[in-house]
Amino acid sequence: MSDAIVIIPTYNEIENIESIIRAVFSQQKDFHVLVVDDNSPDKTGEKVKALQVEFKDQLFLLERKEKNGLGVAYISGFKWCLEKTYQYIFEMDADFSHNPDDLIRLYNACAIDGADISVGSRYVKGITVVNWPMMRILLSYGASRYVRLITRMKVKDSTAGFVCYKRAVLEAINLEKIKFVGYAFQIEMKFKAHKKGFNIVEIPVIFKDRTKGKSKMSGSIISEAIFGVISLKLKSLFAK
Ligand SMILES: Nc1nc2c(ncn2[C@@H]2O[C@H](COP(=O)(O)OP(=O)(O)O[C@H]3O[C@H](CO)[C@@H](O)[C@H](O)[C@@H]3O)[C@@H](O)[C@H]2O)c(=O)[nH]1
Repeated sequence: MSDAIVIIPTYNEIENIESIIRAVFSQQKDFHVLVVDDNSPDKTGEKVKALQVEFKDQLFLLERKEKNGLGVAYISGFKWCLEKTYQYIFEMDADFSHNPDDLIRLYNACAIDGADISVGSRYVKGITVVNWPMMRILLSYGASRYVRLITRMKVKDSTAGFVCYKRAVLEAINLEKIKFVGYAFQIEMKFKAHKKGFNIVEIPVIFKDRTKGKSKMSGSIISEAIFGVISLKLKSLFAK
């Protein structure tokens, strides 16, 4: 039994799913993988099922009926992992924008160096993003500055989706009360962990834009993040 599992949320990732799973299983450390698929029309889930024959005790699939957003998919993944004995629970995209070779660096930050959460961060050493359109960089970097200004969190890459959580963090956060369904979910999780006093450490990584498949970014995801951060901050003030 491994102590670490990587949750990979998927919606139409047929072109990436097999290679990303193999890349995780080729690491020196024995990571498990949980794919949370939202009934992808391109049959990503079927591909995972076929791979489960080969990776029987390491690869798991959580099938959801419909696409309800990244946050909702991750929450169901977290709950699944908390029912097992995993101590380190990761978030990672399916599309290789996060390098699976960095998993061990995030793991060591928590398992050896004492972080409660380690974040694969694009903004600790300048802006380490490759091939993203300038508009996406400005949006993402602008969002991270905006979040810091409003929330006073020190985390530089609050929207990052490459994260290792110690089990205790996910147990301490009330997952039923996570409000955001899109990428703002990433901000909400970090903010709630920060408010609870958990130690969040950023590990510099290089984020590469996907070469296969399409991003699921949309206007509603952006507006949820803009207004959501203000509501998070206000709620935390009234909660005092
Ligand atoms: N199950 C499920 N998976 C989803 C959904 N939306 C996106 N995903 C999956 O979540 C991962 C990231 O989605 P992308 O659409 O590739 O994200 P991106 O535009 O590259 O956005 C990146 O930047 C965001 C903002 O900084 C990050 O928040 C995000 O995690 C990611 O790193 C992919 O594996 C994708 O299939 C959904 O509704 N349901």
